[in-house]
Amino acid sequence: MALPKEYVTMMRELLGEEAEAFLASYGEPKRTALRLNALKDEPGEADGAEKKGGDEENDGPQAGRSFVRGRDPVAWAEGAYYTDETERPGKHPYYYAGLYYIQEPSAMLPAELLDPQPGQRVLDLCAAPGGKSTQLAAKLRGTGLLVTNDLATERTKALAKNIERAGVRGAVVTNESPAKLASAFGATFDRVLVDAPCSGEGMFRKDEDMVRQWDAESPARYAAMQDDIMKEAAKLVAPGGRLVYSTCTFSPVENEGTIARFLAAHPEFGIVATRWPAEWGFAPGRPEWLTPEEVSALGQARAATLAGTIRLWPHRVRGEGHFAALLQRAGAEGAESETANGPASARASAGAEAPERPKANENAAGGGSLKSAKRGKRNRTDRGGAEAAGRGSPAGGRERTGGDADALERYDAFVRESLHGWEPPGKIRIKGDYVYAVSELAGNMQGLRLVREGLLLGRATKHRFEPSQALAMGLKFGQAALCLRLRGDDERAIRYLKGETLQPDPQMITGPDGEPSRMRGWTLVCLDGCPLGWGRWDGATLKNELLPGWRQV
Ligand SMILES: C[S@@+](CC[C@H](N)C(=O)[O-])C[C@H]1O[C@@H](n2cnc3c(N)ncnc32)[C@H](O)[C@@H]1O
Repeated sequence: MALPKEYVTMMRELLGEEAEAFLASYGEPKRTALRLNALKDEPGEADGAEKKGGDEENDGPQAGRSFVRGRDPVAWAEGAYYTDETERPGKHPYYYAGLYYIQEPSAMLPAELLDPQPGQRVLDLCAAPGGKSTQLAAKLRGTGLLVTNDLATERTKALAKNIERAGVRGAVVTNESPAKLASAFGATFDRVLVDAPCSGEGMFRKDEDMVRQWDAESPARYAAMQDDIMKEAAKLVAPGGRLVYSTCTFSPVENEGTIARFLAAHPEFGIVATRWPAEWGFAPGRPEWLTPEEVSALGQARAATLAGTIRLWPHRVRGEGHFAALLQRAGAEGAESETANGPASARASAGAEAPERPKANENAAGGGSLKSAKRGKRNRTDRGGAEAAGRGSPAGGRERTGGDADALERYDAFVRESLHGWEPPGKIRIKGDYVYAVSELAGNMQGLRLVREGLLLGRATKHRFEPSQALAMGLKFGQAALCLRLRGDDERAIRYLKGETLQPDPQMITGPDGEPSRMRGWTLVCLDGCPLGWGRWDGATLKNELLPGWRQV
């Protein structure tokens, strides 16, 4: 691979003897991986009925696990496995079912480091296309609040789609500047991720366009952008809350430089040093790469704490390379007063040490105390209630902003007729024709550019309610009154994904108990217990309701 001359010179100067091994890694195949979606790993309502059928190997939640059997796990990420570079997991129907997300292995580190706990308020500030957001959402397990944002409007479409495909039920997707989010939400997030736009030197092996786009000024240009983003990110972290900064680049004017400038301007933050098993091949950040100006602004002792950040080098780990820093804001976790946007709560991360406390004369206050786990009890959204309550319950707060007054009725009728034991993840909000479930934890989001203010449930047209793909993907097997159950390599899954009408044996259309049903209407098409989308069953034919944008092309 032809690398820019200035880049090679810079890396030789930085790495010295190690540079040859680093540069040789560009001749190696790129590393690819996928991460199982833990949201699909929760048993569905009719799981027991499935098991009675005797085909345990392929039962819904088991499907992903059998798909990854025999693959090498990615050591630092939960449920992640290496794939073969020649494989095309993006073509498999399981991908469309949201059973896994295809993600570069080292890019899985930042969300692991941020380690959000169920019930917490989490913000992913530079999120598109959503790899790390889907990982964070899985860790929240359908509780708390995830706000996922990107400044690039076009990229938020892919972000919303990936969130919906993963079956995330209550995320807010915004298309805003960090400054606007900071003034709307204030310091209310327990966890904030800044996966910053960067010069992308760790992407060279994966995408040659990144090599072409790089020039000697790229690192400094992106470093300035990162300084601006981090300044706003600081305003969004609750006292005692945590902030992860990450990039997929190697230059020290970004990475250590960005963190040093941030810490110098934000004495209320400190680095949380982390320990990892030596065999993972992680390397510490390099305080010695800071400029004299950066060191003098920060102070020697605090500059030294940069060794607590993490560098993933492609010649040392099975990944393309990354930088990550875990920071903590001073203050007791979860102790802040309730704000317009709700309280925050937090818990200390396993495997992490308390942030380095600078000395008094270092002009810095270091990180907060790490209280032992409260596990975010205050914020937890309890969804247990209606789960066992039979037919879908249209309960929950509701609010209509314009639109047809009958929209709510049509939505309620749909829930009664077509869902089973399902409860919306938040209060129902109708906007024009569209019906959403909006998390109570989101607070007032007026004035923000909202791509999704919550789970898009569907559209109430003049005559009926049309359930959304997002709703389909967020359901568990057994939560639809009617289901077409496909299994394993049934070629009808692909035909459905291509938009074809199906004519399954009526015995395959089942109710929530897994038994054949004689009902007609909206039918959830499931592959190994995981939803693919909607169809409409008339007793003989299943009309395909998968929207063109969700089909396999
Ligand atoms: C490294 S990518 C994010 C990748 C993403 N976290 C993932 O895991 O899929 C950086 C993102 O930052 C976005 N971005 C650039 N400037 C931004 C800003 N000022 N505020 C928020 N997002 C920004 C870009 O549009 C880009 O999508």
